[in-house]
Amino acid sequence: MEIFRILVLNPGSTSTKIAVFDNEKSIFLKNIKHSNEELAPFKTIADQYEFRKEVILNELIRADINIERIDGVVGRGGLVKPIESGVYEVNEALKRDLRKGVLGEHASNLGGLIADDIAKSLPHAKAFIADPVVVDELEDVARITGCPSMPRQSIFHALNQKAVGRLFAHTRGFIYEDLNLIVAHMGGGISIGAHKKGRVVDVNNAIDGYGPFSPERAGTLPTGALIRACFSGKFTFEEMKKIVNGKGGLVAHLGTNQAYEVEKRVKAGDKQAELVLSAMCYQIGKAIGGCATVLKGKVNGIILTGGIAHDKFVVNYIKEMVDWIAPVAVYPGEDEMNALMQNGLMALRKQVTCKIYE
Ligand SMILES: Nc1ncnc2c1ncn2[C@@H]1O[C@H](COP(=O)(O)OP(=O)(O)O)[C@@H](O)[C@H]1O
Ligand SMILES: CCCC(=O)OP(=O)(O)O
Repeated sequence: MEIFRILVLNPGSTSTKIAVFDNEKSIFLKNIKHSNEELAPFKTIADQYEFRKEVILNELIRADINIERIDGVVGRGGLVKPIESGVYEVNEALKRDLRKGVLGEHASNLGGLIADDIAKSLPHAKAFIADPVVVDELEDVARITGCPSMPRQSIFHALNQKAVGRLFAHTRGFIYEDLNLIVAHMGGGISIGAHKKGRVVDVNNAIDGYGPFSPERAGTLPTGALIRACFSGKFTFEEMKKIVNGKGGLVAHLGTNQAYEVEKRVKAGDKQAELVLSAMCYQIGKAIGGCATVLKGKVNGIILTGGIAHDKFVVNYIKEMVDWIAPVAVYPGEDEMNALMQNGLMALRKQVTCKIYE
């Protein structure tokens, strides 16, 4: 059997995850965490390009990985135009929109760009992205807001939400496309999706829209207060953007984007940390309840996933709020690296046709 070597790159807001697989076999995995101090010198996500690329190449050198043998580099895709779920070979149109960040700034914009750069430096590697954060399967009714020029947008952890949805179904002998699930991904950003028979028909915009606050995002804010802050003359446009995304949520309240640090403080008896962490959990529980109404109460399972699903305080708080809706399954961390590898492998084996980004 032909062995394909695949490099997987997953730049998140608080981490860079790197993996190398020979077919399905993982031969290297590294999760490099970035504190907000470390990323603070970079004004924009695009400015982090060289830093993240160097982190990746250094780790590969340190692990003595023969990169010349790589056949495919799969990067987590970013805020390009809304697209269908699937695997896309990186092309010029995709790179242009990743650079621009047509729907905004997020570390995942760098995934496809660095993947392409590394692939181009190798003898025979191709670059791909799969299930980027802009996968859009919203029902029309879920798009409409009270302001026609500001529709709701589907920007979420599509890759991991779908991967754990499939895993949940598979391990119980079902097919993902036959189930109704609610998936809460809790990472640097938080997204809560209503999966109706394999399509994410409603989800919050986890980057700079609405939904629960997260380690570094403000989530839904009182609109009037937000407008007044924008026009107060106290903040620049760039500063307001940071208040919403980057310096919001746990960072704003507690000065850290690391939920495990907050958990430690809670354990040590810090009441303010406990209140703020509880509020984040409370908002997640409420959003799960909202998705249950979208699915008209027919929910086969609720899945808690992402780095913060390691946190017992968070998991117990949310379970207590929602376990009357459906059984709760916990998948701490994510299955993104595996999901990216699977997509890359299927593309290299020509088991799927790569979609073309236009
Ligand atoms: N063992 C753990 N216990 C509690 N929180 C954790 C743990 N591991 C990671 N986290 C938290 O999860 C968050 C990052 O989740 P992750 O899914 O890796 O995010 P991202 O991909 O957005 O960088 C951070 O706030 C981190 O502190
Ligand atoms: C909107 C999905 C992207 C996101 O928020 O990812 P992180 O949690 O890695 O920041």
